[in-house]
Amino acid sequence: MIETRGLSKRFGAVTAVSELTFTVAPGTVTAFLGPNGAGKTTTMRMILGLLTPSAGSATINGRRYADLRRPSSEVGAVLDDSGFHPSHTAHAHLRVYACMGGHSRSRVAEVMEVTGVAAFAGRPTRTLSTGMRQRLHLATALLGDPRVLVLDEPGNGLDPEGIAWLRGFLRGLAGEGRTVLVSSHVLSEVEQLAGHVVMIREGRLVTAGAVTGLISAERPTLEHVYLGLTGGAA
Ligand SMILES: Nc1ncnc2c1ncn2[C@@H]1O[C@H](COP(=O)(O)OP(=O)(O)OP(=O)(O)O)[C@@H](O)[C@H]1O
Repeated sequence: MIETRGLSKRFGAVTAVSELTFTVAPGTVTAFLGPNGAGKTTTMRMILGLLTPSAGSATINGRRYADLRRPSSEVGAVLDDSGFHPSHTAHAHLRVYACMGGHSRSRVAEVMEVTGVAAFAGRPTRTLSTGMRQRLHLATALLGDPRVLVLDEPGNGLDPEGIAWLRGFLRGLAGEGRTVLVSSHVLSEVEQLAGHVVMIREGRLVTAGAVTGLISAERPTLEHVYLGLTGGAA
């Protein structure tokens, strides 16, 4: 479970996130939607303790990130495409992160298998395609077998086959009772992926709820809902 209460972040004169209150429940994928610059990444970074809120709070299973006992076993994150040592192989990268998080070698093998990283485990990370890098980020996030996942546009750079795989994979993780928050701009994808959505615009909550409750005869797709509520393009 992820909860934000009155969460706000100002960068000088810019209010990136303003009094944002929402809950992300386990058992279904929750899509985090909003136009460019709406504050999605800033919110995710506050949930993950990478930015200090100007006001309000964000908690994971009832605790602020800084108060989690074993963070990598409680929450896994894919944020931006960084953090790979260029000459480390994908396997070595996972071994290093497993070591830092206190996770076993057998767990490294498991995450490589389930994410497809096993197919390119011996290649230096500098030679990996964008889609391969996304899979490696996901594998890294899963090392601690966390119950909560925070993923910022994890489908970026994946080909159609990869996107279909990711959809099934994330739904499977949520189906195991995990909490999965995913930001995305691809609304057709989100519709097939998410059971819930949280929509923001200019740092403020626009709506949150089950996809089935938001879609209606008047607004038959998530795109209609989104464009009607945010007044902008995805
Ligand atoms: N470090 C920073 N310093 C100043 N302003 C920032 C900083 N980080 C983000 N912002 C501003 O905060 C606002 C929200 O940005 P954020 O990256 O959270 O949006 P986003 O919804 O993730 O956008 P996108 O969909 O384009 O990734 C933007 O106006 C952005 O310019």
